[in-house]
Amino acid sequence: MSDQIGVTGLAVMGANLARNLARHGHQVVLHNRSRGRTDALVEQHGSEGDFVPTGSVEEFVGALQRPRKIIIMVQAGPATDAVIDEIAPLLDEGDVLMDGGNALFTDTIRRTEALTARGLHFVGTGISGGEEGALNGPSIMPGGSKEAYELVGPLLESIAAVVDGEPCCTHVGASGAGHFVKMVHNGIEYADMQLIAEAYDLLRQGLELTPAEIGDVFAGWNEGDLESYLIEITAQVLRHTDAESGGPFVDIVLDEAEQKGTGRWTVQSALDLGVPVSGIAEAVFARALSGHREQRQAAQKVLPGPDRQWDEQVADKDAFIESVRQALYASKVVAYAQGFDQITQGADHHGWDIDRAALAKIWRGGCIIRARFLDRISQVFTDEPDVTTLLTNDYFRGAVSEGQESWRQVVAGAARHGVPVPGFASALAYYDGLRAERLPAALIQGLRDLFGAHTYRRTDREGSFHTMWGEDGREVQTG
Ligand SMILES: NC(=O)C1=CN([C@@H]2O[C@H](COP(=O)(O)OP(=O)(O)OC[C@H]3O[C@@H](n4cnc5c(N)ncnc54)[C@H](OP(=O)(O)O)[C@@H]3O)[C@@H](O)[C@H]2O)C=CC1
Ligand SMILES: O=C(CO)[C@H](O)[C@H](O)COP(=O)(O)O
Repeated sequence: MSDQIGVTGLAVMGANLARNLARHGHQVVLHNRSRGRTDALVEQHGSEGDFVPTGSVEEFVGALQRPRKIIIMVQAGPATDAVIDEIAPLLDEGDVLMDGGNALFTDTIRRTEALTARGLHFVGTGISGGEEGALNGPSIMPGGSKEAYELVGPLLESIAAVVDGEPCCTHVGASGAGHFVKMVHNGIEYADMQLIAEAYDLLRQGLELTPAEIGDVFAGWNEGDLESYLIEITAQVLRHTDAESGGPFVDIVLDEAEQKGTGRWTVQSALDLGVPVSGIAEAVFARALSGHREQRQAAQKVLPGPDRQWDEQVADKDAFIESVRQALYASKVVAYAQGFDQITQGADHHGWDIDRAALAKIWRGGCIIRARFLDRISQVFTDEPDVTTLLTNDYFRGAVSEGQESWRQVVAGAARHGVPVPGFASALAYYDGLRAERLPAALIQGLRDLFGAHTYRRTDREGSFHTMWGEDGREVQTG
């Protein structure tokens, strides 16, 4: 069924989304702050469908039939507010404004409240897939009211990626839910890439393979449990040669990873919710460390590392590659488990009814973290809706415990040889922390009580207690 939609913001994502919409038979009214992008789009791709180029915001809004459906694809933050402030006064009750940018979910909650009060629908929509996904089918995560989704859902579903006949688009939940899950998606994306980078580093340092050879290893891994878009493109990047130097592309790129902010937001939100997303946090910090060039240069000159050659651990090359693969898979399972944990806790905190099985399904296609094992994750949430962590599910428990020995050897080997693997190591520490019968947190409680009379609970009876540390060591019940 063809529909009509307005797209404002025609940079990489907006232009490709507009083309995707037009290719699916929808009439697309175009607008961009500076007219050049609108004209360029029509000039280069006008034949792909029914485009209506406009200049001013008034012309843009005026070209749309009511209830108007508009998607904003501009920079997150003040730019999005500026666009909303310009467009909203021109809209009528019942019109739908969507924000497909990477907005901070709390901004989306604020905007939803303000626009709902004016009788407008606001749909904060996570969209993943980058340039290619926007054009050929992204994963779409709309949040907002059910009523709004009824108006725009079919249109969004028509342009989403399709897996097993199902569109990678689902109504995630009310208000900021769509942008919340997109944020966590990006956090998982950070963790996944960090783990991939650590695996590459270990294969390079341990086995002295060339980037292209490691690219071949990744291509092989992409045929098994690890099959995913990120593993696939890792092979592509590692096999790529720099035209100018003739050397491996990866060796010519400055080793400072940048970030736009969604990974950091994920960790900030996790801190507020009290959810240990250590894999995502380590990935954000690893990018930060990579960017501290002056500190790194100073440290390189004076900090000694272990004086040790990779020896027996890499004597059997194939066995070492398999160990790294298992460590990567186990750590990846942990990262996804932590991300879904954050979604569970976030939904609970904000009162969103997020269907995690449906979410895992729409991440199977179109998005950056699309991966074979999201099918299994979806199945877990269908079969065990009350599961407390993915790690206790039979399949994932089996997968992680099967690779446990290799995982430990890889982390220990990296530590012995001075290769930084914060992702692998923190995932393993999380796994061991979860399964530990008793944690040293009891000692922390004791210390807190001694220096700050913060009290503690006992294992043998209810209540809170304080020990009179500065007096006779007597224990008193405080609650
Ligand atoms: N790039 C990617 O892979 C992905 C991006 N996203 C998100 O999608 C959104 C669009 O991304 P992308 O296409 O990369 O474009 P950019 O984030 O680079 O934003 C550029 C667009 O924003 C417009 N813009 C900037 N400031 C204003 C303003 N104050 N008022 C009006 N328009 C303004 C620009 O207009 P002008 O041409 O006039 O400068 C241009 O159309 C962002 O929120 C991004 O985070 C989401 C998923 C993937
Ligand atoms: O949203 C995305 C994909 O889903 C973007 O690719 C993401 O913004 C990249 O983030 P960063 O620049 O922080 O690495």
